Amino acid sequence: MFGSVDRTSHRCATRQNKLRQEGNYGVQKDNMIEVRHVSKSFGGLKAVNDCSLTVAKGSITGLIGPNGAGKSTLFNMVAGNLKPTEGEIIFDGENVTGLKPYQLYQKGMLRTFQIAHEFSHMTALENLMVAGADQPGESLFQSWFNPKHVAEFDHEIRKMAEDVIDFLKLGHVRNELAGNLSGGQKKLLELGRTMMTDAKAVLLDEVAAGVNRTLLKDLAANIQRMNKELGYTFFVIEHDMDLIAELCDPVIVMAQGTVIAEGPMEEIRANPEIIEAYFGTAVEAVS
Ligand SMILES: Nc1ncnc2c1ncn2[C@@H]1O[C@H](COP(=O)(O)OP(=O)(O)OP(=O)(O)O)[C@@H](O)[C@H]1O
Repeated sequence: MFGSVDRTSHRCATRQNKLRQEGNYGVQKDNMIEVRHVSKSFGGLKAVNDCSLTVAKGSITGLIGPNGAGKSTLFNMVAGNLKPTEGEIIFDGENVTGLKPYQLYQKGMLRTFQIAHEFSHMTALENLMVAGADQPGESLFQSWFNPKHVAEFDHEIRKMAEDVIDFLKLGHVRNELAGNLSGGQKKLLELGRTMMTDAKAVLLDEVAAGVNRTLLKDLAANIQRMNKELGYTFFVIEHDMDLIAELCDPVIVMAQGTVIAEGPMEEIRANPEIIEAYFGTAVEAVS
């Protein structure tokens, strides 16, 4: 009956070990996400057209492209917000085409949003604790029948939230109401919420939007640390090219609903065809 608490304890311990673990998982050969010949039509318009791409395990993969290229539509299909008209989406070796966001969440795929979704009337620490308690399969209702288990649960979740706060260097705003945090701090908190769950892959949707340059550096550094030290895979849709250049390898370029290039950002920036896809005319490549 109280297996939920045991699972929580185990999960907390696993995450805490991960948080303390040193070392770099690096990019592995196998794929976390595979998009296979995916298309999406809205009436007569094919927003995504026979698109295939992969996100390697342990990578921070960027997705860029001109306005209307189909990036958001593709992202929404990977995240389960839209169902593909054709094609398949594979997550960690499993066909997840058409699954809903909460089903993908249960499998370890999380999405952060352009606009942070914090509980403004709760403190930063409490926001993290709620994310940790809100686990699929965890039954707080069951654990309420046993005060000892409630105390254990609360203790473990609080410890984990404290670790995440420390990892993100948000200790100075630990007890601040989340509604009072700056845009960048809210984004950091949102990253922290993903760390309170057993995420394998995090989809970052325009994480730089509304964040000042100083906090953007912190945000980028934390994404890199989550990737290198904790082994998270990131799939990033972003308009800030400097952030993409700093974080992502490889970078995938979409235009007119499909992938037109993939590689390190230096190569992408120097490719005249890509510049043409962005600006509509052939211009000299920049180094
Ligand atoms: N729900 C929808 N209904 C109809 N058309 C849509 C819908 N969503 C997207 N589109 C169209 O699909 C095409 C691709 O849009 P999408 O938003 O995926 O591009 P994007 O690359 O994310 O662009 P941006 O960088 O401007 O956000 C566009 O022509 C857009 O108008």
